[in-house]
Amino acid sequence: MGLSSMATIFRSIPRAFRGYLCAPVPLSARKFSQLTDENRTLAGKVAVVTGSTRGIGFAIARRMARDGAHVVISSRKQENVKEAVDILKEEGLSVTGTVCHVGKAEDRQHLVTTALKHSGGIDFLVCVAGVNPLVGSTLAASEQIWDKILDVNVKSPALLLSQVLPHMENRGGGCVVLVSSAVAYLPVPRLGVYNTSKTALLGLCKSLAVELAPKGIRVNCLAPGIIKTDFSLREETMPNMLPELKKVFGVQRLGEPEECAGLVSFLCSSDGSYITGENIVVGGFSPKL
Ligand SMILES: NC(=O)C1=CN([C@@H]2O[C@H](COP(=O)(O)OP(=O)(O)OC[C@H]3O[C@@H](n4cnc5c(N)ncnc54)[C@H](OP(=O)(O)O)[C@@H]3O)[C@@H](O)[C@H]2O)C=CC1
Ligand SMILES: O=C1Nc2ccccc2C1=O
Repeated sequence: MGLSSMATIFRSIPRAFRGYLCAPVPLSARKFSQLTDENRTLAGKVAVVTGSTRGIGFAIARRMARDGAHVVISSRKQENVKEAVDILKEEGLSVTGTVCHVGKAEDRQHLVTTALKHSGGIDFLVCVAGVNPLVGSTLAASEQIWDKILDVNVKSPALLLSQVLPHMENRGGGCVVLVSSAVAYLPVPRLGVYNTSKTALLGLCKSLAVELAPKGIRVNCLAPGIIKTDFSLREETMPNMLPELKKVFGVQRLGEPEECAGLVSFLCSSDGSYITGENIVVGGFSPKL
């Protein structure tokens, strides 16, 4: 029996009884049944997630796909894109992927074109990609360092959104989530340029929320504390702050990428439909008022 006829039979069974089918049904059919559940919170929607081949971005992409969205995965390296897409497809999730270095205009355009080609529209944009090439004095930072951090962390989400905007308008609205950091509120010593870029994102979130509200597009921003990823475990991108955060704020542990993902899915869902311009800390403790 083909997958489509199995799906038709599955849909003809009352929803309350479908759970009983799980054990005896072959894996391929169970995967297909996951894909056809139109009741999931993001069903029928298309999400573009930058910096989504590992860490926080990957967890967000996986969660949005599990919640029913088609997700377009992206990052700088083709091998990372392939690996992430393969993992998520193996889980039965609806994803495609393409290379996109968010600091490159042609890559941003290609990301939008790919999303439209595979999915016919864009409802959500989640801007996760961010860099920190400097742990050191703010005033000793070179112009090149300033340009790189501000280009990737601050300018690229706005420039990418400008390319996505007409397509969200075509869908009658949309939702954007930026990824800042708790350092936006509580600057970490020797991360001055990065701190500054993340504080700028809070302002970008507010400005875009006001500008895009008349178009039915909401813009919110996630500000993670220390989350267990390659980025936070490398001393050259992020000095270990946990002992200090423990002492001062009672933060007991590092966060998991999955602890950021549900919030993004919530913000994009209809449950978040009256929330825009909000900056939300996910950090074990929030230093903001
Ligand atoms: N981890 C933490 O504790 C915190 C992280 N954040 C922020 O969360 C975001 C994600 O961090 P995290 O998950 O920890 O990082 P990771 O290093 O785990 O993952 C980074 C992801 O972004 C991709 N990437 C890196 N640079 C670019 C680029 N220029 N264009 C497109 N993709 C890129 C990487 O893939 P590839 O190498 O293939 O490009 C990878 O998929 C960042 O914005 C960071 O500032 C904020 C607060 C705390
Ligand atoms: O790079 C970072 N260092 C941090 C330390 C504490 C909380 C967030 C962060 C970052 O985003």
